[in-house]
Amino acid sequence: MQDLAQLYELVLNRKNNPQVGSYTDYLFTKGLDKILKKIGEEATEVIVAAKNPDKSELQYETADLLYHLMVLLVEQGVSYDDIKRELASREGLMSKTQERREIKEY
Ligand SMILES: N=c1c2ncn([C@@H]3O[C@H](COP(=O)(O)OP(=O)(O)OP(=O)(O)O)[C@@H](O)[C@H]3O)c2ncn1[C@@H]1O[C@H](COP(=O)(O)O)[C@@H](O)[C@H]1O
Repeated sequence: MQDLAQLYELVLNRKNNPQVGSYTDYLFTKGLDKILKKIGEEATEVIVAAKNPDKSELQYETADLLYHLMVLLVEQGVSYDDIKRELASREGLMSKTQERREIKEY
């Protein structure tokens, strides 16, 4: 089983302990522009896959995009906990937005 937190840790470990033949190391060696290019490509592939009735393609491309996002976060020094905190901070905010939307609709 590999959840996003585990994937982030694995990518961080590759950054700190480079391994020959590792694709993750290849991306870190190439640098930020390459990582950003991959994210652009993978995001586009998610969009195309979402138009396909076969959901397995969307699953595959989403996993590719999430992996490359983890590489970007590590490269930029943003921790997985930072993202969790950001998501958690929105919980109350989102319910207030929802309330406002519901009030407007009536
Ligand atoms: N989740 C992934 C993952 N998802 C996608 N990819 C790689 O992302 C690449 C995307 O394919 P593309 O055809 O777009 O890219 P490419 O032609 O191979 O290469 P470039 O376009 O970047 O030059 C493939 O080479 C995939 O292997 C991943 N590579 C690694 N991981 C995870 O990272 C772990 C460590 O991998 P290594 O760093 O390779 O040891 C693995 O065990 C996995 O858990």
